[in-house]
Amino acid sequence: MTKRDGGSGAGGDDRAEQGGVMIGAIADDFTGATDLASNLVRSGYRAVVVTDAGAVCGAAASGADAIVVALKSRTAPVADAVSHSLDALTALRDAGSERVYFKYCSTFDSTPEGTIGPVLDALMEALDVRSTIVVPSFPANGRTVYKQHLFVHGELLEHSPMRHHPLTPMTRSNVIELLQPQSGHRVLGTDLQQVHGGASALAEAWQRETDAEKRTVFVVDAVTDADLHAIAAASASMPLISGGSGLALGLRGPHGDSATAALVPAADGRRVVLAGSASAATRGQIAHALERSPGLQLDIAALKAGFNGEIARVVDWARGAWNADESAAPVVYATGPADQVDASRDSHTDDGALIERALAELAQRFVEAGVRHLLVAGGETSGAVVAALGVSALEFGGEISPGVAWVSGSGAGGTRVNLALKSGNFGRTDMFTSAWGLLP
Ligand SMILES: Nc1ncnc2c1ncn2[C@@H]1O[C@H](COP(=O)(O)OP(=O)(O)O)[C@@H](O)[C@H]1O
Ligand SMILES: O=C(O)[C@@H](O)C(=O)COP(=O)(O)O
Repeated sequence: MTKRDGGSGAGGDDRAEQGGVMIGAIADDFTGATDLASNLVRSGYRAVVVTDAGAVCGAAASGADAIVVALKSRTAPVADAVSHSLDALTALRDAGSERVYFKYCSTFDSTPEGTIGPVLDALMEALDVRSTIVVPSFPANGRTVYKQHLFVHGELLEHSPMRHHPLTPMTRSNVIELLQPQSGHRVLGTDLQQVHGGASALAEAWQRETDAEKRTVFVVDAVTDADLHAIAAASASMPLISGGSGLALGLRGPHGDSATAALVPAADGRRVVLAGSASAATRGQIAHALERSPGLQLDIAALKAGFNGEIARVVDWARGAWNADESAAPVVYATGPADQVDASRDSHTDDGALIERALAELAQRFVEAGVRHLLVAGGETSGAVVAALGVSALEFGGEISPGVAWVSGSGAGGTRVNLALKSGNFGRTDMFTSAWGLLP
């Protein structure tokens, strides 16, 4: 591992100088992976997302200096999340990664059992580091942390729509309270005042508070991008960092601000939106799109009664929409704009898995029908769709909005598809109709 100095002090350019150091990242879901890649590209890295550890070497050989392994581990059993993360770590280190970035959700999405703590613990132990940081903040998308409390657009996380997430309802806002029960290590807070003291003072404070006996995790306040820059600079000597994607904005990659990844060619073909997310932003985007584009809601009862019949109904409907207008982007969605999702319902996990399977099957059927551009809403949903399409490496193709980008890859049989994997709560209201204009 390359060790570097703690960075510059307050007032200067507080971004961490990382030239020549390859970043290896492990993301706990697929939208999170493209979100992170987008911010790494902004910071001057050639970032590539791979969907299995076996593809890491190929990405390194292609000249990437930031490789993000996308896992579907956020809601997985803890043992699976840990072992898949450790496999990714091994592949990233073998490919020459010198720093490791563990990416989880900017709203700290976690099941009650929780995978963030166990994965972080395992990574700390595997890398034998005494301390690391936890930085969920992503101010461009309204996520800030103050006195270790997570806010979403100024509202405590527990009062935000994340309270009703079907798989990871977030009913607490204090990140220490969320993380400590999941971690065997000591979890401490770093207040905004310390962050404002500048990168060198911050690095020294962490050094002082790091216990020789017990590994320490610092949950760090940040409310602006400048705070993220200071935190990234102060943590420049840490082999392991963790957070949402915002922290990546403080890093400085080898290609400077102007570095853009090679743009992927747009393929000709049909378009579709597959929305498995039940999040508030997605439901707003569906409502907006339904006024302009054809839309159809998956019938969950019909899926349960006869999976193939419901799939055939949706495929026929979409073919009809394209026959009427070849350039249409029909929207297939699981949860409607006015549907109330009750996260406490026992059957939710089963329904969620069924919906994911249906949207993944539809993605395959749509690609067979000539679709080449897919906008997928939802992290778990994106994981299921990308796995079904057999895409193992995703090249960056340009940002749509903070944390959402077009990416491109070849699926089973070599068919190239463009994908926008949209996190549930990201993106402007008009995204389902406007994103097509930004295709590379
Ligand atoms: N009406 C619903 N009932 C039960 N589960 C649902 C419903 N709508 C969506 N889901 C499931 O909720 C989960 C949403 O997670 P995800 O795709 O990660 O979206 P987000 O990005 O908003 O978190 C998926 O497993 C999806 O299948
Ligand atoms: O950090 C974030 O908020 C996103 O990158 C992310 O992880 C979102 O997850 P989903 O809402 O499940 O898509």
